Amino acid sequence: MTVEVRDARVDIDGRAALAPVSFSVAPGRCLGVVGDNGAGKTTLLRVLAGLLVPTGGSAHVGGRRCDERDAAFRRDVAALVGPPPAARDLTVEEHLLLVARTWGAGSGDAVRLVDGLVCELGMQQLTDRFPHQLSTGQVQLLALALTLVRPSSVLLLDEPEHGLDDGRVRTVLAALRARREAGMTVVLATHDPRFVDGLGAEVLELSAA
Ligand SMILES: Nc1ncnc2c1ncn2[C@@H]1O[C@H](COP(=O)(O)OP(=O)(O)OP(=O)(O)O)[C@@H](O)[C@H]1O
Repeated sequence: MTVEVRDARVDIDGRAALAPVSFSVAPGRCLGVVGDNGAGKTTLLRVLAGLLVPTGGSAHVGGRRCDERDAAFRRDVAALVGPPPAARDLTVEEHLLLVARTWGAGSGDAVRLVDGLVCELGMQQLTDRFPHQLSTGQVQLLALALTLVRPSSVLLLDEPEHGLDDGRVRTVLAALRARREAGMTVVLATHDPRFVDGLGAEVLELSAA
């Protein structure tokens, strides 16, 4: 599914949070959004996730305007932008099963899907823990797993590297590469060149306006 942005810009309180930007990302391709703190990376991802309406220009996924209120848009786009939703009294495994079931997997399929993802991300030791029992990097793994456990055609990831050690970065990169090679469209904002190089991403460099 193609991500298409034309002259999108965001002004907040009269100041440019995102200077006008245009690009297109085809299925199976990855775009790495880079730039200094405050350059507008998160703002751009919030526009793509349909959480923020651009002040000018447009953003579409598969020809559909980015709008999180649109159920069809939500079905296509899995976004990790901001803190992951977490319920105090659900374990890591219960979170993942809940999301898998919510997006239509039957109970047996959901268990298989979650088991597979837990192995892929090396989270076997975390399944019985509650959110408050996780370290920063472990919370990030949960956030990534919650994004990957549901079906989607487009992945939006804001700083996927947050809190991850070198080994985990390699593990997550392999998981994302597999999805890109399977035809998913990936847009990520990152300060870590390994995510750009490791995914063969085209680069979009933003500068603070
Ligand atoms: N809710 C808001 N109110 C006012 N200004 C905002 C708001 N959100 C973002 N901004 C401003 O918009 C600009 C872009 O912020 P953004 O979070 O997109 O940057 P970023 O490139 O993601 O930075 P970082 O690398 O630090 O995560 C910054 O100048 C920021 O101060």
